[in-house]
Amino acid sequence: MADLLTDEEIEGSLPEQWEHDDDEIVRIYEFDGYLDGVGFAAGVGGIAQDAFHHPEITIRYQEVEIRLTSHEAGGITEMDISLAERFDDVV
Ligand SMILES: C[C@H](O)[C@H](O)[C@H]1CNC2=NC(N)=NC(=O)C2=N1
Repeated sequence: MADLLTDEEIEGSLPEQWEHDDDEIVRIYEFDGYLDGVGFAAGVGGIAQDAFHHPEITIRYQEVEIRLTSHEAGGITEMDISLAERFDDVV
């Protein structure tokens, strides 16, 4: 099982525009249109399935909220940070 990151490790490795929220990392991506967000969410889903590590995705009008945590480890691991960086490449 992956090791949990300390708060200091999280703060030191969190990509730009991501925030640390308790046992999750979160980012809200903004889009011009609803379907732009839907398309982004589909791309995120494909990356997540390939990695078999799944975020919570909330699609709203003109924004998509992504929350990552490692359920089995009970907190934030390197996998969460790595996926956050990969999701940022989708936009
Ligand atoms: C059995 C377990 O659900 C799987 O190994 C995967 C599925 N997707 C997952 N996604 C996330 N975010 N955390 C996990 O621990 C996780 N585990």
